[in-house]
Amino acid sequence: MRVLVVGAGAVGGYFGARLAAAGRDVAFLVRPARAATLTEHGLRINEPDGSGSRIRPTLVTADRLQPGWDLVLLSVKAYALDAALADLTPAVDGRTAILPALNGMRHMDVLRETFGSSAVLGGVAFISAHLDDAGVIEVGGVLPALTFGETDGRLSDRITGVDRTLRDAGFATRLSETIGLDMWEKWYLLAAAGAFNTLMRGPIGPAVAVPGGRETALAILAETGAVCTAAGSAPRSAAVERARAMMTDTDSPFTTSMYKDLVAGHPLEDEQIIGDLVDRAETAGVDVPLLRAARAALAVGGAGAGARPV
Ligand SMILES: NC(=O)C1=CN([C@@H]2O[C@H](COP(=O)(O)OP(=O)(O)OC[C@H]3O[C@@H](n4cnc5c(N)ncnc54)[C@H](OP(=O)(O)O)[C@@H]3O)[C@@H](O)[C@H]2O)C=CC1
Ligand SMILES: CC(C)(CO)C(=O)C(=O)O
Repeated sequence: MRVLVVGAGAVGGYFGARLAAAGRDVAFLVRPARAATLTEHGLRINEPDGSGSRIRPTLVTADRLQPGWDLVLLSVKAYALDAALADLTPAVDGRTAILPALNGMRHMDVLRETFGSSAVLGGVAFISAHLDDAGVIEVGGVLPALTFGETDGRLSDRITGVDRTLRDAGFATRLSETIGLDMWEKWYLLAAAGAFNTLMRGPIGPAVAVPGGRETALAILAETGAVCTAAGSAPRSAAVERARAMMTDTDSPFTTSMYKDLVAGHPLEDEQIIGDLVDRAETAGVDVPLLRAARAALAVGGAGAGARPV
């Protein structure tokens, strides 16, 4: 299976490098600046235990992109999606399946409109990673994993082929028959954690420990859960229990990638991760005052204003 990773950043770079190192046929669609860094230094990953790895990736730029890909792992930020899809379009033909790793749900509509429903798989990436100033992927303490599936849950030949290609490559994988709900469940937790980080200006643990902190965490989680439920994707009890445990862990150093971007002064995916959920809440008549406040704080606090480093 020929795999094209679109976006050799934290997520695409990590999973793509693992696949390439495991012998899969992988190329990365990159823009010129990233291409220059990767050509000079290779694709470098630093693991949480202090170990590191480097591969020499196969790179392609948009001007040289040809069709003939079986699987696209789409791993750009939401604000880069439209431009990335314009670059990608010439490479997509009837055999191409697109597996998105983006957070939230809005990109699914954009992908279906651009490539047609049948080209689009569902996907969830679990990893805590970012690019450092030198372009090295710094991986944090979340066990890297990809969950994927046909959006209608079928165990098609295509998705079992994707499963064979992705599994046993140095990260966990799960072929899901409920990928839509898996995506909503991740959004349920991620939006709550991101909103909580934002309103409390820091990681979960210290924020939960202050008076009113635990109640605030659970109230935000109740809001994200209510929006998911109104959308017909109520989180299952295991997801609710996991989310409640994570959002009330007084020892947790956890911050979401969106909050890390806020602190670093990077562009944000706030509208994809929080804003879209607030819009859906308003359409469904669900009151989400804490999510609305987080959305407003993110709009004011772009470029890291007011956020303290963690
Ligand atoms: N980081 C994390 O821990 C997690 C992130 N996610 C989600 O995964 C998605 C990707 O996040 P992440 O990997 O952190 O983001 P990064 O910013 O680290 O990586 C995105 C990469 O996309 C590249 N890119 C943007 N536009 C194009 C284009 N037109 N062609 C080729 N490459 C392009 C950027 O390269 P350049 O700008 O240099 O050209 C950049 O290297 C997000 O939606 C995020 O929410 C999901 C799980 C965990
Ligand atoms: C919650 C987490 C770390 C899971 O992968 C994530 O997706 C993010 O922070 O963007």
